[in-house]
Amino acid sequence: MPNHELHWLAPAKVNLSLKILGKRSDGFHDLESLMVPLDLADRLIFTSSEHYSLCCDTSGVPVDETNLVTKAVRLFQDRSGKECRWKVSLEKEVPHGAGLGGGSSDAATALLALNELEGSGLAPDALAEMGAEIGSDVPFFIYQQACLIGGRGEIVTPVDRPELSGQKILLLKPAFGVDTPDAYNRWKGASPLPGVGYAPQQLPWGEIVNDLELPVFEKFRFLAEMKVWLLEQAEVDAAMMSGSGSTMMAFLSSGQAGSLLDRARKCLDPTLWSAMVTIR
Ligand SMILES: C[C@@](CO)(OP(=O)(O)O)[C@H](O)COP(=O)(O)OP(=O)(O)OC[C@H]1O[C@@H](n2ccc(N)nc2=O)[C@H](O)[C@@H]1O
Ligand SMILES: Nc1ncnc2c1ncn2[C@@H]1O[C@H](COP(=O)(O)OP(=O)(O)O)[C@@H](O)[C@H]1O
Repeated sequence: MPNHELHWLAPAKVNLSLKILGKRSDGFHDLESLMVPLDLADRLIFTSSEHYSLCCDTSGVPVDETNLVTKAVRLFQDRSGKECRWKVSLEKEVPHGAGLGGGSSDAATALLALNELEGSGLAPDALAEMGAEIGSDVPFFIYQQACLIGGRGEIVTPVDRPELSGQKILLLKPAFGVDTPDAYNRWKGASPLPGVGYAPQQLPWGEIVNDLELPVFEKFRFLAEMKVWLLEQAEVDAAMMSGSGSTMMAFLSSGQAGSLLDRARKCLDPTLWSAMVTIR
């Protein structure tokens, strides 16, 4: 029998709003967030094999038991009692430590793929519940559509927001990443930096706001400078960090980046990673 490759896409996300309601006794924070999937995606390639293995040649992404794909496979095997005989090749397009949920999406996609490939017939809610054991952001990626998020991330309500899909966002990310636990840990005592706007911004389709900008900008002043600089540019309607960063989103009046990226690399950082993405 020919050894077919089965391809699955694991989309990135942005948080269009992220409000922190408070710290919980288990150390997590209760959230209210609007999350949307993007057309930027990692690829997971499944090939049948004697036993499970993972390969990925992106530096900084582990291929041991700490990889979120492997965590998903182990959990699925454990719950279904089925041995997963698949070789998984992970092709990363989504930068990590970026606030774009790449690792979480890879894990959710592994669960979706195994559910189908092993014929387990689990409903999305059951897969999302499993995903929450891997990480707070994983349940959202089971649904892969605009969702309101509650709790620490495990309460996911798909919402009908057709005006969001097709919106373009310019993503800009410096070479450094941000540690998510550290961002949450420093949220409570964080102070605003002078001259930086943290208030909600209005766009034609709604409001954007991110409470994690406060602790993250305090530690990474460069991200605050990036936001201020972006908001000074004529073609930028709004700018905000996604999740715990370090990706900054620029919402453009024309939907076209034009020379903005060249100017950003010249004025801010020549090594900026960037992508023009579309909300799915
Ligand atoms: C900030 C967000 C916004 O969507 O995404 P990223 O920016 O990381 O992509 C998420 O809340 C990140 O979710 P995720 O990265 O899955 O977090 P987890 O692995 O579950 O938790 C890592 C750590 O972050 C903190 N944490 C996470 C979620 C939450 N609601 N409250 C928290 O306090 C906890 O310290 C936890 O130990
Ligand atoms: N499949 C994966 N893809 C990316 N990073 C992973 C993966 N599995 C584990 N990691 C680890 O998780 C960290 C955070 O990655 P990721 O989930 O993409 O970031 P973010 O918190 O910005 O959404 C990485 O730095 C890496 O060490």
